[in-house]
Amino acid sequence: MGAVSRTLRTPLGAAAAILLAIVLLTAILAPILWGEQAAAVDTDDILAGPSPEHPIGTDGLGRDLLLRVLVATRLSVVLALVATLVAVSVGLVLGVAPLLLGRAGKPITWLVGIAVAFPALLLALFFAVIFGTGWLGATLAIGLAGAPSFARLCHTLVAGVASRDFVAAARVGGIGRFRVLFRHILPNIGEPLIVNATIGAGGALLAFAGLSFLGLGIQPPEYDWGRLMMEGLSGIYLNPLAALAPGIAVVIAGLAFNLVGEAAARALGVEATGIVARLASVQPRRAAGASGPAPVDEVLAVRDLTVTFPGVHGPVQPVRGVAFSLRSGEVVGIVGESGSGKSLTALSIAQLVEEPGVVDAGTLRFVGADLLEGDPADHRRLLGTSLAMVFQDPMTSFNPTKRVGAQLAEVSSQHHGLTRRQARDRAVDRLSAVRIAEPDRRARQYPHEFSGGMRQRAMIGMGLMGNPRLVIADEPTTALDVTVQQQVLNLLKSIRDEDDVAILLISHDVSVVAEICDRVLVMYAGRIVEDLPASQLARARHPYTRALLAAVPDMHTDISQPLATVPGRPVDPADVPTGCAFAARCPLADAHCEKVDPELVTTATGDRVACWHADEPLAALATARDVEEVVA
Ligand SMILES: Nc1ncnc2c1ncn2[C@@H]1O[C@H](COP(=O)(O)OP(=O)(O)OP(=O)(O)O)[C@@H](O)[C@H]1O
Repeated sequence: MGAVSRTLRTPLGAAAAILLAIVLLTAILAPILWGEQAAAVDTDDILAGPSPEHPIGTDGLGRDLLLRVLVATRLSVVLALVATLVAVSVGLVLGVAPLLLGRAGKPITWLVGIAVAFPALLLALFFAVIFGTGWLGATLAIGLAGAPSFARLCHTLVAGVASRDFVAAARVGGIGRFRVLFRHILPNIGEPLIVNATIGAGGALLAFAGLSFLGLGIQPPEYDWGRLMMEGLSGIYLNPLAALAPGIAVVIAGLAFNLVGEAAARALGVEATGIVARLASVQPRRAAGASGPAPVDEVLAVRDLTVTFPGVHGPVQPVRGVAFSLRSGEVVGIVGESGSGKSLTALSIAQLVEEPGVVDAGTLRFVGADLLEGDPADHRRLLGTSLAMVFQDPMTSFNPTKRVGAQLAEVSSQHHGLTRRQARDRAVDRLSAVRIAEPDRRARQYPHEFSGGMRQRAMIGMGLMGNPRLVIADEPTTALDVTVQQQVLNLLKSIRDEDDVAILLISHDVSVVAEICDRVLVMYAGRIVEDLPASQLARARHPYTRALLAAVPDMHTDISQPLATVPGRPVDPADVPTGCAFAARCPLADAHCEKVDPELVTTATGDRVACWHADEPLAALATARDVEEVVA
């Protein structure tokens, strides 16, 4: 609802709504109010020009042309909508057939590919001849002529959704193809389909006008705008308005459908030809707290960062008052269990939190620029050139239909104004910088021709197309085997060493973070609960950090014993307790912990910890694992 009212307040949304309202009201009311008058023959006033009585003149039977144009709105619009419905329905069936039929559906894909190559109007003429003249023939002709492009669109959308992990999970779980289609796929392609159908209705309107104009569409005594144009054409030198007025009506109604489609696309975050990532960067709002002057080598400063989403029982805050900073060449790790707010923290920095998420911060400063003030376009440019993001699954970060080199080059053409040749050379150079052998050949390959580790390195290479000051790597090694994991970590280390780049490494794996980070931030339930040098992890003071360390198996772990785990379940962000969020799982917790949330206190050495019982011995965990071994 919010998105609709926001869109209506934009010039595009307002114009679309006004035009559509005019068209629909005319379609509903004109035949009721003027239907009879428009059909009234007046042989005394044949082929009259514009006059106060007949503003755009009369036709060969003395009928008022303005009234006929208005009355024709209903038939023209209704038939265009029915034809669009036919096109979408047939397109949907043809588009999903390959998914349902497997290999047997391949010929359908080929036929659709061939049909798409023909201009839709040619196809419509072909079908109109087959189905005969009249409204039914014309509707079927235009509907079937529009079906191939919808089939292609559906096929692309279905293929896109079908390759997503959740569909694979449903298939692995033994759910049948039909059920997967109706439960998982169709709901995900509904929005772009509706948007494209609305725009397609404008095209159908034009096509109808074209067929009727050629005498293949509506037949007398019925009339639509195309028919009126055809009739007006014969007297165009005597009364040009007779042919122009129905033409203008076609343009207005076509424009109304197109604008509504475009406005709906913006409101729904859908591109006219597919789904665009709805990564609307949320403009952070300044919360309490002022930002001081930036230290010289500071790359990132975050204070009082919160991320809030609307929830069923009120706002939910998965990130609550996070504060940290990064200097050039510093590698900081964020660890924590799933759902602790690590990724949202990273996305907030990159201004990629999805709506309706709201990012608040007291300070959000990146390479000296205050991301809370100023022009969002400038921020995007700065982030585009100075921040690199590396995600967990590089397969979904690369476009499967474009060559790797072209995708890397695109970044430079977009942000650094390089020519195509220069951008390609830089892409090859960057692939070589991330230790990809034969970079020239590899640049011409598609993502699926790369191994997982190579894709991840190519993703890092994409981040290095500019001269990033900060690399945010969100679980960059989780999907990789240990050997490749080590290569990626080494690569990150060498980037830091060679270019003095700051790195924010997000991981649920303490041992990965311990290996390459200078400092470690431990997150629990949306807060930082401990901040300490990685070299001091063995002397972690927060019971949660110590529990995480104890849960990491190593070469000395006794595999005959059950692996140590952090007892209990992580906190649901929608139900964060009043006191310390870890209290329910903490062996040291007492009544005070359950009532009062401890502050994140900075010690003399600059470390931070939020615990009422920091440093107290943890008998239960200490016996489970010798924490020293984990980070040794
Ligand atoms: N778009 C969203 N709308 C509502 N809640 C969200 C959204 N994105 C994330 N959350 C919630 O915020 C919490 C933190 O998510 P986040 O992705 O930051 O966790 P994480 O620590 O990175 O976990 P993981 O290691 O599993 O990626 C989770 O409980 C998640 O359900």
